[in-house]
Amino acid sequence: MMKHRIDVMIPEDELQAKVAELGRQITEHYQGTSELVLIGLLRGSCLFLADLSRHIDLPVSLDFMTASSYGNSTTSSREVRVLKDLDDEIKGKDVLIVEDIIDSGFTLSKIRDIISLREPKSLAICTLLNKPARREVQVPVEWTGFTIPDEFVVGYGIDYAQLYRNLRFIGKVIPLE
Ligand SMILES: O=P(O)(O)OC[C@H]1O[C@H](OP(=O)(O)OP(=O)(O)O)[C@H](O)[C@@H]1O
Ligand SMILES: Nc1nc2[nH]cnc2c(=O)[nH]1
Ligand SMILES: [Mg+2]
Repeated sequence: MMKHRIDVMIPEDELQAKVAELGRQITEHYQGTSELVLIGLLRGSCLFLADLSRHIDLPVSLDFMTASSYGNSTTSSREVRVLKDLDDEIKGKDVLIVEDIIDSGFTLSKIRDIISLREPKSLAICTLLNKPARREVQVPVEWTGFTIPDEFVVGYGIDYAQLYRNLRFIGKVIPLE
């Protein structure tokens, strides 16, 4: 790991206010649903999903998928591997994919396609962070927490070499020397 420090980009209170707001919007949008399936992409989305789900006032179920493309690098391998699939069927259900960050778009476009083929009743994406400057593949996104500049971020589920996921804020990695 290179020498670096972490600077705060989005403080905890701003993050929590936004998560609550997203929860309110999602609750309103899916009024009347019999079940909203939240799909968390492991590992990055786990903290966001845990907080967001508690701001959604609907019948919610949780399922998880693992798709890794970065490994321990700071650039995408572009090859998205599905390491763990969903446990349950989603056919005919309202499905919301919950993601921590969209960068190149490779991860979400691949996962969206895989899930879409299973014929959910509806399919939407909620991402906490969006880095549009780095997009290589377009993906439709229904809810975005924050649009951020092209910085390598960590915290609140997002790692650098598997560390920093437990930070309560979003930080940026500043290389030293
Ligand atoms: O838009 P992209 O360029 O594909 O990048 C975004 C993805 O990269 C990170 O996951 P990563 O593969 O590092 O695994 P992780 O969720 O376990 O940290 C992040 O959590 C997103 O899932
Ligand atoms: N840690 C980290 N992982 C990413 N994966 C895609 N973009 C990022 C980022 O900015 N930070
Ligand atoms: Mg991820």
